[in-house]
Amino acid sequence: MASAMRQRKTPSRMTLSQDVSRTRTENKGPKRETAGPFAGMNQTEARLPDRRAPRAIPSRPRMALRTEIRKRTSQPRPSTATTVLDPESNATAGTGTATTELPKRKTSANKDKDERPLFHALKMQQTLAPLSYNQRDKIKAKLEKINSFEELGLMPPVSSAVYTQVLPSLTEYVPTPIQKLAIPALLSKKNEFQKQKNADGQPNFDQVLIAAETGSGKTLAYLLPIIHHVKEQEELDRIEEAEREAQEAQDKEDREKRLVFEADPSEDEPKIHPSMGRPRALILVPSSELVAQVTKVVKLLSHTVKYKSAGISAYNSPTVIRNRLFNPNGIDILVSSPHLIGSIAKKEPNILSRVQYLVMDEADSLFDRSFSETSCAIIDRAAPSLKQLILCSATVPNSLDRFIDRRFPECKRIVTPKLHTIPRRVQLGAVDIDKDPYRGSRDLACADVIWTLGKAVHEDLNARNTVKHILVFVNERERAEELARFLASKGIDAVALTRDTTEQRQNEILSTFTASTAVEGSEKPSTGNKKNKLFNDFVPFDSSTSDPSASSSSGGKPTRHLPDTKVLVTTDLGSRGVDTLAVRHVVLYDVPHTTIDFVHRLGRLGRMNRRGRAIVLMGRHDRKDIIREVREAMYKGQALI
Ligand SMILES: Nc1ncnc2c1ncn2[C@@H]1O[C@H](COP(=O)(O)OP(=O)(O)OP(=O)(O)O)[C@@H](O)[C@H]1O
Repeated sequence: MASAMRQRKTPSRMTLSQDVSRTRTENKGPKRETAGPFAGMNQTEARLPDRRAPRAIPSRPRMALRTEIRKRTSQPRPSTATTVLDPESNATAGTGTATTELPKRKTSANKDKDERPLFHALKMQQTLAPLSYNQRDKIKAKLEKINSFEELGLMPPVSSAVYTQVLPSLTEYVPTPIQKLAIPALLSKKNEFQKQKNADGQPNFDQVLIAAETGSGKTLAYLLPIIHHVKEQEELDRIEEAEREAQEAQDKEDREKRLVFEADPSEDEPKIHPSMGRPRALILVPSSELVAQVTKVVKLLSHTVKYKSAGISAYNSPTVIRNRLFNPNGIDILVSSPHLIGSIAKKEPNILSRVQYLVMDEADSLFDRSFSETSCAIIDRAAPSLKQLILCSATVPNSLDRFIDRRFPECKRIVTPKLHTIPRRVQLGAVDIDKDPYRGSRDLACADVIWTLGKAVHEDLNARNTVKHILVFVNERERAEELARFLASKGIDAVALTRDTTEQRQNEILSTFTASTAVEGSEKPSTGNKKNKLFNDFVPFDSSTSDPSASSSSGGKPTRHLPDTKVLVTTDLGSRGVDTLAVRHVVLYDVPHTTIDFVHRLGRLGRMNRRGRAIVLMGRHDRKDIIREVREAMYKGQALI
């Protein structure tokens, strides 16, 4: 468990799958004949390879295609009043002197260079390549027809619980694309599995992959159908229970007739709830923070739709875990992590004996090296009773793609067209730490960036919610504490969140960064008038305004304090799944190791149509070409990997 969120640098995580949405039967090319030692004999015709078909334009999100067409026809890009999308203006995110311009506007001299295929440095490919525009348009047309949760086939109490419990502050309730696609598919009885063994004698169950961009509402996409199923099953259980009780009453009557003068031993047997310690649905996530987050949503929904739920994590004491799991009233939905469930299942094998719905959230983490064995063992143990296995992820690396093909060949893939993209409403700037005034000091550059972001003013401030929440991502856990201390010495309200932080402290810290009410500024779109622009704080970094050196660098008391700004320094731990609705700014202190980390870290911004700004600090040893490619893909709205 402790190793779950460690930084992973394995090559397999460097590339994401090329064709996430395919099913196993697709793309199966003819088996290539290998030339044996006698391959050249008895040959009457030259074996020339078939002429390759001309390469099709890689499939990309529509925005990307439009950009490409504009490029080819040299049409100028229409200007947008609300967002700063100009790559040049984006690049000036740092101080006048310390900023690197990424990417440069095309001139005739660098034209050829710009025509190179994207993702040269990242060796990335278009993730959704096999999803043709035709398919995309079909999905889009299908999505456009759905406008409310009621149309998804959920039972009324479940959809109304979304309005009253999970999203009470919204005035319009429209399911997100992944919710529109996944909920009907998970509820569908069309392909309802038959609980019988397959050809290999293995238990059969539905296998579904839900893959959609970060912050797109995947939690509700799998949770609502599960609650629907649990409630349906509850009804069936009630009928079964009534039949069983009738049978028991009959048996008792018979016994009493036979044992007139003896005490009935069955009277002394304590009544045990059939679902005690045996949940119907199990949701597994990779970290205790996510256990707490998902449990919160599960509990909220249970206020209206009545069911019994619990979340248990490594942070809970054995007594708390026992009490929650073996609650005499039973348990329907359990949220936990694989390592904890794996260790409990060794002692209490019955814990998995009734699981019908099993979710692997953040599936790429749960099937990576640190979790895979435990996750697979849990699936195997739950298989006899399992009806549906749901894998859920915002990133599908090649390793996961191959694993799904091998292990779950019948897996149905539900993929949104925007998978692996970062919303265009998120901007990425870069600050060169090697230039003045930082001269290679990453810490100083970080403090300066935070001071500048913190001091910049929103013109449309909502006076009550003016606190800015900034997330700083570092690659190494040890660095987080050190950096938080350094920032504090510069007058910044900074804390670190790592594996070493206690549970109570983690909850306290995360609650301010995840509360949707804590968002600073108005959510209203800009009117186009420059003065009314939502993000007026995108000013060039000016050392005269921030002057981090004015603060103590010796770790003593800072001479100045940055007001109304809260900073959280964290690692991968804070990047996966954490619903940081209050955050508008992310600082990438280190360049992420992989594009997967880019997707997750930048994915803390731009959630549910919010805007955001990220700044990456880069030094002479960092891969600037990678940053350039990421930025360019974001600008074009392309899938990153
Ligand atoms: N239909 C909806 N309309 C508005 N907000 C929604 C809707 N569905 C979910 N949300 C909200 O969107 C936020 C993000 O949802 P969620 O955490 O499920 O995203 P995610 O896709 O799992 O993100 P990640 O990949 O980063 O884990 C949550 O605060 C959730 O309450």
